[in-house]
Amino acid sequence: MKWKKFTLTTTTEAVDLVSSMFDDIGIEGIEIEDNIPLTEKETKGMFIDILPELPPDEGVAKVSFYLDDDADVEEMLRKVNEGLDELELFTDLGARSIAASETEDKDWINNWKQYFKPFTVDNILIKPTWETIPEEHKDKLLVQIDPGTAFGTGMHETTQLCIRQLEKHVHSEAKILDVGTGSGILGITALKLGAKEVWGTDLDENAITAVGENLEANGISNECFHVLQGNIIDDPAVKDWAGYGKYDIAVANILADVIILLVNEIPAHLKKGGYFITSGIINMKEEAVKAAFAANDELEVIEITYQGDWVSVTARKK
Ligand SMILES: C[S@@+](CC[C@H](N)C(=O)[O-])C[C@H]1O[C@@H](n2cnc3c(N)ncnc32)[C@H](O)[C@@H]1O
Repeated sequence: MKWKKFTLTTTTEAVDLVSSMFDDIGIEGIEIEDNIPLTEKETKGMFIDILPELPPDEGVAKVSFYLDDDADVEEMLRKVNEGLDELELFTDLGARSIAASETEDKDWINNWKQYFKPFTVDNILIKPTWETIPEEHKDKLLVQIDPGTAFGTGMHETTQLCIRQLEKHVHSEAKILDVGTGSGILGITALKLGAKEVWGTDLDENAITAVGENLEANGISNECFHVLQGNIIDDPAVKDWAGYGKYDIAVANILADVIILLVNEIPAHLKKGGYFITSGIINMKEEAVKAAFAANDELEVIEITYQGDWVSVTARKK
């Protein structure tokens, strides 16, 4: 499908106002190019899988929007200019120029792909499905991933913390419960490490599609990786689907507040001696998560590991 792309060059300070004006006049799906790095406060506790390196900020920002072939371009540009006239009364819009171009595809959904390159975690090579295997990593255990719009390239510290724990505890025959599976990266890595079966859940419907595609990319049968959209914490159907007392390992890389709730849910699904590998815990929540484990009689914390600002807690069912 052909799209007309319109790019407004303006100032960094005007971006929020311009974006909300675009929204008011019915423009959906804008794209912002602004070289302001997120502050530590803004990113603290947020899962951001890929943060690109940015050139220096010069106070200039671009806001783009797309119109399809059926759109009344003249009318929309009239509304945009009217909106900009109003905004100009109380903010500096800078150059305020609008450049038009034509594109086959509005590809903002895929722009992040340029920052996702093959990398290794110990002896595992994690590679975007569209890249080739680097010569120097031909001997590594290969995991191919396209997260699509789900979470999980493997680049995030928390995913890597979980992968390192999986390396320690996965054995052949292991059954794995992957809560918050996202792209399926942890379950797929476990299967590549020799696990027998994975059962994955996620609230995000995009995860279900992503897992299917990633299984195919890795040549893994979907009989080894079962996946369901839903919440194991409060949905009895999801609990029953996952089954009880059958897992050697449960892994969950989700925000600390969710891990705290999972601490009371997961033991029912683990075998005696089974491991619960967690991450997604920002360091300021470490104590709260440890307290939740300590209050649970069935689990015993056996290891805590760190990467950057993130924490991973591994426990064993007594
Ligand atoms: C940080 S991502 C982890 C994805 C992948 N496992 C990884 O390690 O890269 C967390 C995922 O958990 C999902 N999620 C959040 N709360 C959940 C819950 N209660 N049950 C299942 N999934 C949940 C989110 O939709 C998201 O896909």
